[in-house]
Amino acid sequence: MAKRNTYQTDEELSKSFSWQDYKRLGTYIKPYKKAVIGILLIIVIANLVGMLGPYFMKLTIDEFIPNKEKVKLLQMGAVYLVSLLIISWCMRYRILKITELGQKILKDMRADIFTHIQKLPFSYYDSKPHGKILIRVVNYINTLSDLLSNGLINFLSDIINMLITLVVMFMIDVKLALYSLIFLPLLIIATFVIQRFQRVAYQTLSNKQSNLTAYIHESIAGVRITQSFTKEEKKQEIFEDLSNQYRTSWMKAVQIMRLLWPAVELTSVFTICFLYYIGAKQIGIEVTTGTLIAFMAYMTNFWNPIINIGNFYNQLVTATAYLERIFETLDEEPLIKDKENAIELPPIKGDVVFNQVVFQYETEGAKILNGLDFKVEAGKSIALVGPTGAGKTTVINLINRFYDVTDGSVMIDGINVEDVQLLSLRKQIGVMLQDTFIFSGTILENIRYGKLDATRDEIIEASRLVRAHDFIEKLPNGYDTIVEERGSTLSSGQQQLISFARVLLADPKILILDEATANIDTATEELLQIGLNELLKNRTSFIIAHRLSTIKNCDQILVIDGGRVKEKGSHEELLQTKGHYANLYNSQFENK
Ligand SMILES: Nc1ncnc2c1ncn2[C@@H]1O[C@H](COP(=O)(O)OP(=O)(O)OP(=O)(O)O)[C@@H](O)[C@H]1O
Repeated sequence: MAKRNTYQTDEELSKSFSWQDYKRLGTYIKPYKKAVIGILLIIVIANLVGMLGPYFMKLTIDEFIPNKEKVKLLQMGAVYLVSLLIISWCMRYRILKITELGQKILKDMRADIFTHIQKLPFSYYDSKPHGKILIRVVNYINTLSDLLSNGLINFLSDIINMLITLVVMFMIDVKLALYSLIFLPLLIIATFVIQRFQRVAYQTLSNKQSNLTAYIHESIAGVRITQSFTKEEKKQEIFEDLSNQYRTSWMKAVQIMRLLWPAVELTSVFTICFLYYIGAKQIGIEVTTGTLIAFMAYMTNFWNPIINIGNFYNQLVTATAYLERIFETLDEEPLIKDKENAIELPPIKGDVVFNQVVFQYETEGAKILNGLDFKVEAGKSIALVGPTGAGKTTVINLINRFYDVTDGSVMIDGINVEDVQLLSLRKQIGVMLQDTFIFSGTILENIRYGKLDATRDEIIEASRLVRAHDFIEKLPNGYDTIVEERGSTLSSGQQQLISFARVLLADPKILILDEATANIDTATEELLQIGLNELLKNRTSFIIAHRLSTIKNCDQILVIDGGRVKEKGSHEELLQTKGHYANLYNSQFENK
């Protein structure tokens, strides 16, 4: 499992980046081979046509002007004009196709990472702030946009351009061509030296960016608490600190990145000066004026791609810092997954057995459950009671395999939950957590989440049964009223009634209710109790409630403490035992 992380700590990479990862990036480009070849073809055409300009200049200076060949000059002008039109069409086509290609690749990548993170287990989400996951799916992928669209194809185009120019230069004058390469090795060395620092700087930058996003994400989620505790100033302080760290690392990364550009520029200027010097000395002896001027134009043609390649290299090193995070996420093992020979769980009756279950959240962590043993018959209701932190939520998280047991087994209808296909397991279990999740959309859509093909009538019927219909009808647009994400425009009780309807619609054989009635006042509780009774009919249900009045009617009550079952029995039985449950119940009763 990944090491736990917060917004204050930089994430360490689980493995270092290797050139193989670029190959992996290539697999995203592969499906678009045809498009890439088409674009490259256009680039070759544009480059070949582009070679005409300096050559025409050489002809003009060395032949047409001295020999006053007006007709040839005009003919050449016309050809030159056509060549410019071809180049500009190629350029337009190239930009369009490259952008299209880059966006398609990014879309594939984004889809891959999103599909993958949906399969990752709870333990992954426990291990880092959600903002740090978010930034990988959104921002890091976006930073690759330029690399994949312009960078890569421009790089190939520049290589082609450089090679064609080099061939033409050698064809015109071998000596001058060789002189023009003299400073290139120096540049290559400088690039490699700078790259090492640059990569580290960009890794740091991506970390700081990730920390800041995690903090902003957390702050938005907790804004109500911040405002009610009036802790805005403190939050601002932490934000400024993280923001400063981000800015500083950004400046450092950019400063290092900018070192490459002067190195390339200087080498290019030195080479051009050097060639002018050599060329000027040879004019009239071995070199004509036209050749030297054409040569200089080719030189610019030769150096421009090198400058661009330098920039691409910069971009690549920068993107590497993000790419390794993206691949790291993609390589994260979905630990909770179907075994190779997993069977589809047949429609269940709902018998649940915990066999000597041991559970730890972290390998080195404490044993939360330590030999937990119990049985629930199909259709019965069981309440889990125990002090806070005893492991009640943990128990129910094991039933639908949000986590896997460390030892022992959880069986449904005699089948180990680890031997069945996850989808077939979870489809038959309904869960209502303490924090009812309401998605942005209409009430109807929110209830329909339980059964995507449910008709409007089915939804209304379910709502009626759990007593949600009356309040929904009173909303401005009834079932079509739009609610905000997390249901912020609804009361807690209303949110819970909606989630009751949602679960009823899903019609699971096993139902899990974790503190589902915790946020509700006594009047609403009575209403909910009626809804709840409807919900519980003919299902095996696990109920966690701190208010013992809500679980009195359960067939069985388990008191969990110290990772084991401490007491077991019906409400009456446990009261007679005069143990932990009886004490708890009596103290709640006395407090009323
Ligand atoms: N994701 C997690 N990672 C690590 N430890 C966890 C995680 N979730 C819970 N724990 C720990 O496991 C123990 C049991 O937690 P659990 O939520 O199951 O208790 P609970 O009985 O449901 O508590 P409560 O009544 O307060 O809801 C606690 O000590 C808690 O700190």
